[in-house]
Amino acid sequence: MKTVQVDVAVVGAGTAGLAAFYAARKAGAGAVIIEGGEYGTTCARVGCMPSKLLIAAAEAAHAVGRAAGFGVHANGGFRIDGHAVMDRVRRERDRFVSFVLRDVEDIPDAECIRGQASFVDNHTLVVADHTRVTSKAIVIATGSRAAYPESFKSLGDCLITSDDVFDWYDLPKAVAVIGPGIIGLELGQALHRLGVRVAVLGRGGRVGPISDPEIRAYACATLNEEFTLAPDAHVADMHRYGDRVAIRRAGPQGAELMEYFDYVLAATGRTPNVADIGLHRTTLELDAKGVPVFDPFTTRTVSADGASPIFIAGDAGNFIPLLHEATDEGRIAGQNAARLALGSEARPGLRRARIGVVFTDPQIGIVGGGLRALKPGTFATGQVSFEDQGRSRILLRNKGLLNLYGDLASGKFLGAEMLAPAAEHLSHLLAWALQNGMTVAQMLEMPLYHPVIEEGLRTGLRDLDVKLRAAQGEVGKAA
Ligand SMILES: Cc1cc2nc3c(=O)[nH]c(=O)nc-3n(C[C@H](O)[C@H](O)[C@H](O)COP(=O)(O)OP(=O)(O)OC[C@H]3O[C@@H](n4cnc5c(N)ncnc54)[C@H](O)[C@@H]3O)c2cc1C
Ligand SMILES: NC(=O)c1ccc[n+]([C@@H]2O[C@H](COP(=O)([O-])OP(=O)(O)OC[C@H]3O[C@@H](n4cnc5c(N)ncnc54)[C@H](O)[C@@H]3O)[C@@H](O)[C@H]2O)c1
Repeated sequence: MKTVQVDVAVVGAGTAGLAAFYAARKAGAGAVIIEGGEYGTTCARVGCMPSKLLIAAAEAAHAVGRAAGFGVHANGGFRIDGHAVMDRVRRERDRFVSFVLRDVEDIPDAECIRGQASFVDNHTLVVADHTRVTSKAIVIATGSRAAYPESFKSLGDCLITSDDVFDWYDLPKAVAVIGPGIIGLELGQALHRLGVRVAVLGRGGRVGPISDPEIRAYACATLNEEFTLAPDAHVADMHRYGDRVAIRRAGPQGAELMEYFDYVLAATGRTPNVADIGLHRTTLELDAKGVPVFDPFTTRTVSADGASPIFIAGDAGNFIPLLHEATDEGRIAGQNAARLALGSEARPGLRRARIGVVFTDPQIGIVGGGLRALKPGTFATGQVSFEDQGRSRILLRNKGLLNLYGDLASGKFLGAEMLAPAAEHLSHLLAWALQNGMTVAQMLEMPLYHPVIEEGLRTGLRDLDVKLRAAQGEVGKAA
């Protein structure tokens, strides 16, 4: 077996791992990066990029349908060419992947090790039985994979995950999406708009990452106007029926529904890739799901002796499994692993205000962790509906509801949840205000052009401002 001694070893060459590797090298450490699967990253191969390519095609199809509302008619009708749709998705996906591959090719061979890595102890990894790596510090950046109940496996090749969708050569006729989370909503609506018969079925009532019950109810009703979205579907049975899948579930007024689909797309969540990397041979403290406990500011894990040389970044840490967070965590982990290896101490890195966007239409936006991150009784809620918002009506996109939260004591903006037109842009404005610690009154001093969707924010902020002032007045009177 080959042996390698290095300052920093990074396990996983995804977004977080590459960021960690480059940061460690930049900080002056000798580093290696170990990859057990394909280069190219989850984001580019099967995640953010191909999913948004599919959604872009769906939006184009939807725009044609919506044009009639403006008196613009596609007289010859229109046709969705599934082959062409998937061809563009794969072609553009491959282009994004090629950029990552080009970067990886620039890394000297001696710094890249291919194979699955597994811990031998806190400082040692074995890679696919051919290389033993001893390292002063290690970064775990092994990502995550789709997770679904064991019973789904009886569906055989009718069971797919999001990974499979982007390799299709044509669009199927009917897909049941199990799990109305972020992936289920994005892919479910996109496939529906591309002419696939879709049912998005959940359990327990969750809709994407929304925790505010008002926004959740509004989102569910709005999306359900367009395609079947049953967040608490009570699926009684799901079994293989020839080359299709039969699903029996509760229908309206106590009736039972039996539907047949070409595929079941399991979108029931993702699990960090940490179960089979030999963590039991380290002294790391693990949480209930078997994921190393770590400090999100330093990304350093916690070990029995309090001096762990192991950092964790990206989906592997299961903290905020989003692309921009994987990049930040990777960079922090790489810098700190290098510091430790070169004899200094780990330092807290920059963690930004939280933002999440789901690319449905209307989009879902969550800022600052949303309602679930707030302590009851400490905040007021301002609201705006986009149904009568000027620019949204002009564009025939006047569907949306936004709740904004402000701190009763300080008047500071705390976060928001929304289903709204252009939520990706509204969420960014709000996240920047949040990170800057702005009060609601200060946000209202910011400029707004006319007529824009962002004017809706002002309406919601004014509502919040009135409520905060009223609450502060009450406090003043009591004093
Ligand atoms: C369908 C879909 C859509 C998404 N859309 C968005 C979006 O729009 N916006 C957003 O912010 N996020 C999105 N995400 C989430 C985002 O893609 C992830 O948060 C991000 O890619 C995680 O990066 P990572 O570096 O942690 O993992 P990865 O990129 O998966 O990298 C992990 C790497 O580790 C390797 N590895 C695993 N185990 C080992 C081992 N033992 N030894 C060696 N190598 C190993 C793997 O092969 C892999 O290459 C989406 C995800 C999916 C699935
Ligand atoms: N736009 C984006 O930023 C984006 C897009 C896609 C994915 N992602 C990332 O990928 C992660 C994983 O997404 P996801 O949608 O797989 O997970 P998720 O946790 O968002 O959703 C899983 C859903 O499946 C439901 N569910 C679980 N078991 C079920 C069962 N047996 N039957 C029916 N429903 C069931 C859950 O209640 C939940 O609604 C996200 O958390 C996010 O970090 C982000």
